[in-house]
Amino acid sequence: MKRTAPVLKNETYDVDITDLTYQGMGVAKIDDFPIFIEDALPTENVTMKVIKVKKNFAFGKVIKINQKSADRVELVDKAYTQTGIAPLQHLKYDAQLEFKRHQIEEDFNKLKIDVQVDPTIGMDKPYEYRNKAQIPVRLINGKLQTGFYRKHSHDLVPIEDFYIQDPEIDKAIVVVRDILRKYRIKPYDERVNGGVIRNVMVRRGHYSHEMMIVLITRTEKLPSNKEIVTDITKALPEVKSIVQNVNPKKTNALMGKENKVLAGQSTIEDTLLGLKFEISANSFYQVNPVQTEKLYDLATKKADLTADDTVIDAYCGIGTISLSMARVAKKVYGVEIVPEAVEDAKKNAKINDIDNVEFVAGYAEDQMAKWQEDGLKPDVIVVDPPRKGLDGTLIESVVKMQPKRVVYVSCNPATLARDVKLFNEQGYQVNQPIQPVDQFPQTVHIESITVLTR
Ligand SMILES: C[S@@+](CC[C@H](N)C(=O)[O-])C[C@H]1O[C@@H](n2cnc3c(N)ncnc32)[C@H](O)[C@@H]1O
Repeated sequence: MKRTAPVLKNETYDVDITDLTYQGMGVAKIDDFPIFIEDALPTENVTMKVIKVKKNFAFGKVIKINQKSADRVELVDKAYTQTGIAPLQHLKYDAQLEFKRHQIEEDFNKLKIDVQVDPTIGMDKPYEYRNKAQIPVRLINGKLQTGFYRKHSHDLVPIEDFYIQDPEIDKAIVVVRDILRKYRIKPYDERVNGGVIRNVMVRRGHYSHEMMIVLITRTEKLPSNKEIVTDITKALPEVKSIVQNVNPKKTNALMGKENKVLAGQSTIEDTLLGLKFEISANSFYQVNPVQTEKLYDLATKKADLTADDTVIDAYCGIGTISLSMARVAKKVYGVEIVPEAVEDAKKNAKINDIDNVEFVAGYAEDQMAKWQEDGLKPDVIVVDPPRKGLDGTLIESVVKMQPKRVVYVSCNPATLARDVKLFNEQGYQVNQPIQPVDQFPQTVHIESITVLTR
C-alpha cells in the first residue's frame, strides 16, 4: 500500500527530538515518519517547519526551540552550520565526543558485531585546529569572494574567520583574496566552466610555521603571476612554497594533475612525534596535527611491536605512520597510490635517517596481493584507508599473510564495521575496545583505531 506522508510542506509542527543522525541532524517522528531537522538536539522540543517531503522521510527547519537540551551551547556563527564547516557547533564538546563514541557502537550494532568502544580522546582547544584550507573563489555581486559553499549547493557564503582553521591560514586567505582582487583575476564560473581562479589551498606546518599556497586555476595561464607571487611573498613571510595547480575540467575534484612551482620549493616541512616530514601539494597529510600525534602514538602502541617485527603500512601517504613504526620495528613496507606522496615518503625516510623502510607507489589492493604471492610475512599490518574503507580482495590478501595483528585506522565507522565483519568471517577478531580519537572537532567526522587479532 502506498504510504502518504503525515506532514505537509511549509506546515509547522511541535515535535520532540529523539535522536541525532550520523550527519548531526535531530530526528523527530510523526506517526513513525522520520523528520530530519538541522540544529535540533535529542531531548529538545522544537517548533519546526517542514521544508522538504520525500517518500519515506522529510526535512524540517527549527522555527523555535521550546525546550532546550542541557547539551546545547550558543552557536558561534550560524554560517558554520549553514555551510557545514561546524555542523556540531550547537553541541557541548563533551557531548560531541560521546556522540562519536556512540556512533561507532551503532554502526557495529547494525551488523550485529559485539564490540566495546572507549571514550573518545578529545582536544583541550577543539577549534582553530586545521592545518589546511581548501577555499573556493567565486564572483558574488561583481566581487571576487572567498568562503564556503552553503550545504548541498555551490552557493558561496563569504567567510573570513573559518573557526576550525589555524587563524594564520584564515589571515593568509584574506591576503591572497585581496591580491587576486588587485590584479583583477577572474573567479571560476562553474556554469560555463569559465574564469581563471577556482580555489586557494593553504597548508601551514603546526610546528614549523612553514606555509604553502596553492592557486588552483582552470587555465594554464595565470595573468600577472609574477606580481601575484611577489605580493604574496612580501605580505606573508611564512610562505615557503607557492604552487599553481591547473584543473581545466568541469569537475568537483579540487586539484588537477599539473603543478607548477611559482616560487620557493615544491614542499613544506612539518614535524610529527619528533620526525620531520616534507609535504607536497597533492599529498595527504592529517589535518589536525595535535590529535594526529595522539593517533599515531596510540596506533604504534597498539601495534605492540618488537625489534624483530616486520610491518606493512597500507595507504601510507607520505610515510607518517611507517616512519613512526620504523623506529621500533625491524622493517616497514608502505604502499600508496599518489606518486608524489611516495616520493615525499622516500625523502622523509632519508631526512630522518631511517633506512629500514621501503615505499611502493601503486594500488594497495594490487601491492598487498603481490607481497602475499612473493611470500612476505608481516607480523603487523596497518591499514589507514580513505572513507570508502577496504576492498574485499585486500582483506583476503591480509588474511592470507596471517599477521599477528591488524591495526585499522579508520575515518568512517560504517565502512570500518563492514570490513571488521569480513575480517571476523576470516578468523580475525576485535578483542580490545575500539579507540576513537577526535580529529575533527565541531564536525561529524569520526576517526578511530581498531585492533584485530587471529
Ligand atoms: C586516510 S589517508 C592516510 C595516509 C597516512 N596513513 C597518514 O595518516 O597520513 C589514505 C591514503 O590512502 C591513499 N589511497 C587511496 N586509495 C588508495 C589505494 N587504492 N591504494 C593505495 N593508497 C590509496 C590516499 O592517497 C591517502 O594518502
